[in-house]
Amino acid sequence: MKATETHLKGCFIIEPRKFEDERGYFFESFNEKTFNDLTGTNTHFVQDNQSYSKRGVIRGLHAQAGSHAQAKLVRVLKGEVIDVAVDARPDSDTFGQHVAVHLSAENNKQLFVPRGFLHGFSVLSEEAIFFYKCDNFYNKESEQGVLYNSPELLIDWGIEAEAEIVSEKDIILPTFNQLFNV
Ligand SMILES: Cc1cn([C@H]2C[C@H](O)[C@@H](COP(=O)(O)OP(=O)(O)O[C@H]3O[C@@H](C)C(=O)[C@@H](O)[C@H]3O)O2)c(=O)[nH]c1=O
Repeated sequence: MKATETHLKGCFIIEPRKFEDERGYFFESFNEKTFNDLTGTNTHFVQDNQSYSKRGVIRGLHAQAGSHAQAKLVRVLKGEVIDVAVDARPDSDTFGQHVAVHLSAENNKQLFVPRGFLHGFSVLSEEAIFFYKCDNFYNKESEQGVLYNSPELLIDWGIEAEAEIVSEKDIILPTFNQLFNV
């Protein structure tokens, strides 16, 4: 397994070591010890989530506030997405900056999104099955969100405006600057 820190401190791209033979392939999709050694964290995941989405779907940008904050390790089981993590830690040098990573069932890349980040993804393939581990439980009352196309974030979701599919809940979220009083 390889862990490469992005320009956002604590946010890593994870690439599992894949073994291929005549039967097919094998890889460890998660190993707590290796993960914590490589990232220098003490992460313990407690909830796994899976979602299915059609082409053009954009989910996000989401987080949970306060003591319910979640770190997430995200990957794609089918299809391809652009996965986005936005640094929403007010005391961070890179507050308001984001990383956008192409994750697919072919490249097997994962993104580790630390606590204090907003997270979202857009679906580039006909269908996508998205899977992620969380280090804190879902708490409806602590849900926080930012409009995916907040102008100040300058995120390229790779989807034409007419083809975007966004939930009723996500389309009315405040912009990043509105939420953080920037
Ligand atoms: C996230 C979540 C949702 N739900 C329920 C609430 C709701 O009725 C239904 C669908 O929820 P949502 O519309 O919020 O699902 P979705 O838009 O897929 O939300 C997810 O988006 C991505 C980008 C993330 O980063 C996740 O943390 C999560 O916020 O599932 C749970 O029961 N447990 C959970 O952990």
